[in-house]
This record gives sequence, C-alpha cells and structure tokens, in this order.
Amino acid sequence: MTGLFKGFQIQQTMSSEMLLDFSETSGAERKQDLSEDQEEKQKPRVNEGIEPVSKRRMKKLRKQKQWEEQRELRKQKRKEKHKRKKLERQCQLESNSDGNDRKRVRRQVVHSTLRLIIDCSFDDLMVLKDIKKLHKQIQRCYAENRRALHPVQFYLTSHGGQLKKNMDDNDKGWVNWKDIHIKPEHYSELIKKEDLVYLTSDSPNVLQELDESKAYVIGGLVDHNHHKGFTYKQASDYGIDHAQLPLGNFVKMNSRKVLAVNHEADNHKHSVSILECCIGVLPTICSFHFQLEYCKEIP
Ligand SMILES: C[S@@+](CC[C@H](N)C(=O)[O-])C[C@H]1O[C@@H](n2cnc3c(N)ncnc32)[C@H](O)[C@@H]1O
Repeated sequence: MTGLFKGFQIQQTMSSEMLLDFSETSGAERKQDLSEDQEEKQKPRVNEGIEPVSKRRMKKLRKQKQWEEQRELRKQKRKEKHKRKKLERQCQLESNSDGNDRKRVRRQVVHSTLRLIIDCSFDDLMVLKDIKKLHKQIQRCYAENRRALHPVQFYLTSHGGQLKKNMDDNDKGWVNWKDIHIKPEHYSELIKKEDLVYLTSDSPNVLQELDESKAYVIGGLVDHNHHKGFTYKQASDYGIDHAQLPLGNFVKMNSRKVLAVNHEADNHKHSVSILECCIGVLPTICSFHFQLEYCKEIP
C-alpha cells in the first residue's frame, strides 16, 4: 500500500517516457529506483523549473553519450576488419593459383597448342595514325587471349620501329605482359616453314579446319586497302601455306572479303577487329567442330 502510494507520488513527477521505463523494471529494481528517486526528489533544487533526473536515467544518458562518442572508433574498427578479411581472401586466392593471374583461379584454363602470330614487319608501310590503331588492336588481342579459356600461343614478331616506339611512349606496360612472345625477329626465323599458314583474304584456299600444330600468321597491317594482295604475295614468295578465312557465311563482307574493324559476326552481336577476329572469334565464325574450345563466351 505504501509502495503503491510512493509509486504514485513519483509518477506525478515523471515524464511519460520515464513512466514507460518504470513499468518495465522488476520488483527489486523498482524498489531501489524508488528509494533513489526519492533521495533525488528530497535534494534541494537550485532551479525548481527543471525536472529532476533519476540516477538510472543519468546512467542511461551517460552510456548513450559514450556510445555516440565511440561511433568513429567503431567505424574505424569495422574498416580495418573489412580490409583484413579482403587481404586474407587475396592471400588465399594467390596461394591457390601458384602465382598465376588471380582472375583465372575459378576457371579451368587449358592452353591451346595453336600458335597465332601477328607479323609486325609492315612498320614502314604505315603512318603513325595507323600504327596507333594497330597498337590498340594488339592490346585488345592480348587482353582477349588473357581472358580466354583456351588461350593460344600468342606471338608478336618483327617488333620494332614506330610500333615499339609507340608502345614505349604509352607507359611501357607491355614489357610486363605475360603469356606472349614479343620478338624482334621475323616469324620465319622462329618457326619451321612447314608449320606456317599465312591468313590472307587474297588466298584462293579457304581454311577448312584449324590445325593445333600450326602457326597462323596475321598481317599486322592497317592499310585501308592501299596494299592489296601484299601479304598474299609475300607468303607465296616465302613458299609458305596461306589461306583465307571461310567468313562468307558468317560475316557480311565487302567485295574484297577483307575484315574491317567493325565487322559483325552474324551468329552473335559482337564487333570484332581484324586481329581480334582471328584470335578470339575466328573459331566461332568459322563454326568448326571445336569452336567453343577456343573462344571465350561472347557477351
Ligand atoms: C587489314 S588486313 C591487311 C590487308 C592487306 N592488304 C594484306 O595484303 O593482307 C590485316 C590482316 O588481317 C587478316 N585478314 C583480314 N581479312 C582476312 C580474311 N578474309 N581471311 C584471312 N585473313 C584475313 C590478314 O592476315 C591481313 O593481313
């Protein structure tokens, strides 16, 4: 009865929020709170207009303040934890991949034995603008091949002159390229004659299948049709095999059947450059039985 009365007295001085707190406390706590609150109440007030605050409430406010003050610290700790986890994941991936490119870890990369050469011996026939285009195409080929599930053995031969200078001027990143043979020698000094097949649109031979043991050569020549038949003549003079890609059924060609930068293969919507076409998309557009063995999935 007294407790109830005390409770009633205290309730009169409390805000509605405090009433809620009060209703949630246990009997023992309530008793303690009541006596604490009574003590508080009996203290002389400096300013009678201000509502008295219980010890419990003070404690709660202190804790709240502390929580607010440590907000930045908690944020910092969260960031550190995130970084640590990321680093751990990276280390895990690196140890799984034996030091190979991390992106490849989750995929089964099977290297093809097929060699693909970009013959860069036409440096003198190109103006700087076209050299830059060739450089871009080579970069794209390199990237395509690095991403491919079955990358070819990729070569750049007769590397030098304006092309090398342009590559050097553009950050020299190519010196760190992996899975590519960049050679100053002519391809004929590096590969057996009987293994070579020059890909050229002027060849009367239409390629029927890809031979894994062969080295297919692509002319690194951006010539806007100024040097028609040039690579075909060279290949014939060297006495090496040559062939044109069987593109007719798959790509809308111009009358000369030379691939241009933005040709689209009919069976997928993917613009291809001359060189890309040969490296990544060639097996698809040729629709060979092992087409998917070579090329990465095209978005
Ligand atoms: C722009 S073309 C150069 C054309 C140049 N007039 C020539 O004589 O080869 C660049 C290279 O792409 C390859 N290429 C383009 N279209 C081709 C096709 N239909 N068949 C085979 N190779 C092709 C060739 O290797 C060619 O040297």
